[in-house]
Amino acid sequence: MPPLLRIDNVRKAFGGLVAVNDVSFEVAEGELLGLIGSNGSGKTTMLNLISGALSPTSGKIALNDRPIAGLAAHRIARIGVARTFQLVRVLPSMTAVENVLAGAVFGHKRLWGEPAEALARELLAKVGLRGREAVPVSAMTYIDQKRIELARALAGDPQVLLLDEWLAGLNPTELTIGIDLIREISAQGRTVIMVEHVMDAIRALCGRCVVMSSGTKIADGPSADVLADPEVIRAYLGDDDA
Ligand SMILES: Nc1ncnc2c1ncn2[C@@H]1O[C@H](COP(=O)(O)OP(=O)(O)OP(=O)(O)O)[C@@H](O)[C@H]1O
Repeated sequence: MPPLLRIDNVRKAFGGLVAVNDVSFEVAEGELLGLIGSNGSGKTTMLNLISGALSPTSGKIALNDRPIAGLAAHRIARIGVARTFQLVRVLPSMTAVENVLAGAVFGHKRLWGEPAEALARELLAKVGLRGREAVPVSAMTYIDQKRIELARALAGDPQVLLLDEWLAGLNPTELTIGIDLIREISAQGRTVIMVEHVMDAIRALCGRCVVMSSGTKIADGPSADVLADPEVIRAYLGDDDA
């Protein structure tokens, strides 16, 4: 079966800084892939290239064999990529349910009216916000805003879901719930790429991970192997600590 998402020799330079350096990898339908690497290694830039927030300097990105690199973000969202952001981006003056509805309206599967509202409520319940539908997002905690972002991303029924450190900042109890939630989303067949620094979550969730270091892919394989790879350990901890 051809991969759902194909990243082919993708490069992104910001002036003289090569944030993503000719990176290639593929993601199969239904896979839950971890994208890891130390701070500044290019992970968020990679997600920005897939979601269309940035255009690659060179290289190809294809979703279901359809080239998407360089298309506008709203078109890529419509084709089927949804994401959450490292620093949450919600519409603060709107309610929880209105935020999630925005995902349904602008996502891969357009939904309006009653079906969209029903889906939004169902997704809010799924992320732990049952009964909070009418609360303005500005009155919610940061963690609850993260939950809303996830519900909004799911509302478009994306072919690929990109999570940018969605588990960051959760306390241990919330982390367990968050890991279970991602596991459930994946078990339902959703294809997910998660950028994450919480290694316990990567171990628990991701069969495979891709590791970036200074813009370059340095490892790609089963998470247990990759996380035991001395080069990966060195890239994370620095030579002095490895
Ligand atoms: N818009 C931009 N303009 C210039 N440089 C940028 C831009 N976005 C990212 N960079 C640089 O590209 C490099 C990769 O950044 P990126 O945010 O992708 O790393 P990251 O792996 O996601 O890091 P973190 O784990 O800290 O989020 C960094 O050196 C960063 O400063």
